[in-house]
Amino acid sequence: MTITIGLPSKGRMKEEASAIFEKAGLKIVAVGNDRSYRGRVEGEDIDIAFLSASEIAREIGNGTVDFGVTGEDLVREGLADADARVEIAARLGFGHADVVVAVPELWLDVDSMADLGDVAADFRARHGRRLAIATKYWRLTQQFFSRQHGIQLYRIVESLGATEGAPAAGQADIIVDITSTGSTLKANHLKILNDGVILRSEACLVRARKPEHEGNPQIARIIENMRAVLS
Ligand SMILES: Nc1ncnc2c1ncn2[C@@H]1O[C@H](COP(=O)(O)OP(=O)(O)OP(=O)(O)O)[C@@H](O)[C@H]1O
Ligand SMILES: O=P(O)(O)OC[C@H]1O[C@H](OP(=O)(O)OP(=O)(O)O)[C@H](O)[C@@H]1O
Repeated sequence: MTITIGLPSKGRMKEEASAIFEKAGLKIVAVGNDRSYRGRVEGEDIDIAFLSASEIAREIGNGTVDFGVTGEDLVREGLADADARVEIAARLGFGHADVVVAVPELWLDVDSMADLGDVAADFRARHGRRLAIATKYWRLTQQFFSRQHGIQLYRIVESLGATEGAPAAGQADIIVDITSTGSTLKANHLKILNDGVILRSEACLVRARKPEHEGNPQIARIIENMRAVLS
């Protein structure tokens, strides 16, 4: 069986994702010219599909690729029931970022999700509308607010970028977004709630759960080789 692996074609994970495969003894060679989005692993029956990080999460979820390298945040945001559909086979030690709930620094009385729950409960009475959360992580936001913290009174404003600017621009009251150094939050006068880390994400080797993987030695070897370079 030909195995297909999805690797980032661009963006912050591209170089490290390909490098870690080489370290694991899986040397990637281009198929066609430089602009081609297909590759192969030298000497193996393995195809490489170069895709964007969020497409990789989707393609592992629907089983179009057998493995992919992408952020856990994109897997959990992109797929309903992620754990049933995919396995995080290895955490790769790069691409670290946290998905967090952040509120304006000026909200001096709001430091926890419980405080935010109180704000959300009063919001309509005080402001005539629901608390608005800007995010591109709507699934993670709903799970965290509604299921984990029992906060139901809010509205999600879908953001396509520059999410940290939404409160100052009056588009939303608070945000859920990714942060690594914290400098974008700081520059936009936002603070992370003390129990507001939804997910600590990093780049992962993710496997589609497919019946034909059971007992397949090539699948087991790819995982073993990758884990070996990490330890
Ligand atoms: N500082 C950061 N900001 C945003 N994402 C980060 C950061 N550090 C690591 N990541 C991770 O990088 C991944 C997103 O990578 P990237 O931004 O390259 O994707 P992308 O190419 O923009 O994907 P798409 O174009 O499909 O949105 C996510 O898994 C995210 O957690
Ligand atoms: O905590 P920090 O180190 O400041 O990083 C976090 C920021 O970096 C990313 O944006 P980026 O500028 O990469 O653009 P993007 O929206 O295309 O990801 C992300 O969306 C945050 O805004």
